[in-house]
Order: sequence, then C-alpha cells, then structure tokens
Amino acid sequence: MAAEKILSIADLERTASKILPTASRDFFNSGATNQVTVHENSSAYQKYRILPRVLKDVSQVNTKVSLFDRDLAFPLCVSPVGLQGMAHADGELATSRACAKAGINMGISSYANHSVEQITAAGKEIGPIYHVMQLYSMTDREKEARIVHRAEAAGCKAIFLTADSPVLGVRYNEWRNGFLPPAGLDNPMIEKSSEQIQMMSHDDGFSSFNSDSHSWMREIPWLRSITNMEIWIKGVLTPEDVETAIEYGCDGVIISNHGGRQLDETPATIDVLPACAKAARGRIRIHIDGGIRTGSDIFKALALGAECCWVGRPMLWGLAYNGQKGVELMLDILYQEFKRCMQLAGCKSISEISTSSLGVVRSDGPLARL
Ligand SMILES: Cc1cc2nc3c(=O)[nH]c(=O)nc-3n(C[C@H](O)[C@H](O)[C@H](O)COP(=O)(O)O)c2cc1C
Ligand SMILES: O=C(O)C(=O)c1ccccc1
Repeated sequence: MAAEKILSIADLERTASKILPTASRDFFNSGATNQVTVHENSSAYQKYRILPRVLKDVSQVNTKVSLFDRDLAFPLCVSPVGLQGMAHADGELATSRACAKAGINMGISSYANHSVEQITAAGKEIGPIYHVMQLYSMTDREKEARIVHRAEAAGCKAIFLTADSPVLGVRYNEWRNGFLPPAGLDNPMIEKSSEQIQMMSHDDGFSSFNSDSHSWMREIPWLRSITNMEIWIKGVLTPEDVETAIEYGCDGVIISNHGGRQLDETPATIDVLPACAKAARGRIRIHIDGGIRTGSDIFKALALGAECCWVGRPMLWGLAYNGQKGVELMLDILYQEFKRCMQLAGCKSISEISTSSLGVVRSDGPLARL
C-alpha cells in the first residue's frame, strides 16, 4: 500500500491511478470522445458558492435522509459500476460490505463480476443495506427478465434502467488499448463466463447485448408487469424526460450522463439539475451522479434540488487502493466533509439546505442569488 496519507478523494484518485495497470486506469477514468463532459461534471460545481448562515448551534447536526423506508447515514450511495473485479479481487462484495458499514445503499451493475445473490448477502452480513439492480434494455428479453426476478428475490428495492446507452459511447482509449476485461472475471448476471466475454471487444459485447430499439413504451409497462420493485430511469438530463418518466409512472430518475462516458458534450449534471428538479415538482424522486468529489459537492447538489447523490469512480479508486477498507475510507472522507460543510454553512438538518444556501458566480459582477 502507498505511504501517502489519503485525506481527500483527489489523494485517493492520484494514489489509485498509480497502482492500476494502464488499461484498467484508462478504462475507469476516461470519458467519451474529447473528455469534455467527464471533466465538466466536476468543474461545474465551482460555479456555485455556499452562503453560510452564522452563529447557529451546529453541535447536533442530522445528516440522515430516508430512501426505500430506511435512513441513510448521509445523502450518498454508490452508483452501479461494471467490472469491479478489475479494481480488486473482492470487487462488488467489498463495495457492498463497505456501503453496509457506512450505512448507505449500493447499485449493482448488470455487468457485475459477482451475482446479485452474493453481493446482497455480503452487505447484509455487515449491517442493514438496500441494493438496487441496474438494467440495460436487452436484446434477450428472457435474460433481462431473469435479472429482474433474481434481483427482486435477493431483496433489491428498485430497478435502475440505464437509458443513456442504446449503443456504447465513442471510447478512443478502449479502442486504442484494445480493451478487454482481464481473464478470470465472470459476468454472472448476464450469464456470461470470462471465456465468453474475452471473445468480444467491450463495444461488440455491449452492442450484441444492449437493445438500440429501446423505448419508453417498450420498457416501462413491461417492467411494471414483471416486478413490484420501484422503477427508476438512470441517465435523464432534460425536464422533458423528467415529465415523461412521471407520465410512465416511474418512481425516480437519476440525473446522469454516465460519468461522461456515453455522449460527450452533454452538460454537467449539476447544471441541468435545477431545471429537472423544477419540472418534477415533487412528483418523482430526483437523484444525481457525475463528478461528485467532495462533501460540498453533495451539499450543492442538495441545495439545487437533488434528494441524494451517487458516486462511481471514487468507489473504484477506493477499491484499487485497499479493497473494502479503501471504499470505507472513501465514504468516510465524503461523510466527514459533508457533515463539516453543513456545520460551517449553519444547516442542522438536510431540510435546511435550500437554494438560499447557494449563489452563482458571474464572470462580470457580484454573486447572483438563485
Ligand atoms: C468503469 C465504469 C463502469 C460503469 N459501468 C456502468 C454500468 O454497468 N451501468 C451503468 O448504468 N452505469 C455504469 N457506469 C456509470 C456510473 O453508474 C455512474 O453514472 C458514473 O460513474 C457517475 O460518475 P462519476 O464516476 O463521476 O461519479 C460506469 C462508470 C464507470 C466509471
Ligand atoms: O463502460 C461503461 O460505462 C459501462 O457502462 C460498462 C458496461 C459494461 C461493463 C463495464 C462497463
């Protein structure tokens, strides 16, 4: 393990990026095409400034939010990310244990290297935790239904239907490196062995498996007919699609651009959040992921209308650094930073974080209120 003291997510990124083999590091860290969105997801948070209210008793700060009828320790969960076995041998099992220990929930990718049964069981051995199952619209509907049924039987609370991936994004780095998952990693949820996965590029595998003829009408009523789990749409960036998700009776949306890995030059998620939250008018849950790297990023997302945030790459960096302990460290850094941000901003509970807690930096004048 590296000797450097890890105090921030930036420290973790730097250290993990030195440990990981080049092809894995590039696969994890890169975005699509010109890398515009992957960077802007983080840098866009710098447009917003926190307006603290002072001389408030913040000795008893309550950071909890409720999700699926359970309190989370703070408004953060871990996004569904495929192939976590590339970051650490324990992969998703380590992530599940770390999330349970931290008192938060976890998303499970359809491309996980362990099964939904194993991942949920690993977490529950440590403490209370809920999982959600990420799903792509698939060419093989029967296999898709099997994923849904297994997830429900294993106790998952929701399906996160990833809507931004009818085809894979433009991934120059993957194509240049001839990216293939390392040997020995199965994908049990899509019922593929390591040997089968090794026969195709990520791009060819993805397109043989994901359906590019997906639609609201094809997916949502069908999902509703086969499961009682909540149905959330992951990858929404416009108020129009928030409205459509409401029309189709969905329970939530994740404002997400897939961490900048699908269509490059889509906006940073934090920049479209206010319009999406406004369109929702409390009729559907609004969560967000992409570029969240500090506790104050979480604070800003909540102020702009998100109920909860999710992180992807910081979990991979934690795993690569030190398995379960590394993910625990990542979650503890974000928890401590978020709590301290609330205290310094004068917010005693989540409900006190609002648009009046933030201003927007203008290039040519004083801070604008929201
Ligand atoms: C290596 C990697 C694999 C991912 N795999 C999936 C996946 O299988 N399904 C999915 O819906 N999103 C996947 N995502 C996207 C994440 O769920 C999430 O939207 C994104 O990582 C959030 O941005 P952040 O990494 O900046 O926190 C993946 C992201 C990364 C970095
Ligand atoms: O690369 C991705 O963004 C992604 O979603 C994915 C899908 C399958 C396996 C690994 C990652």
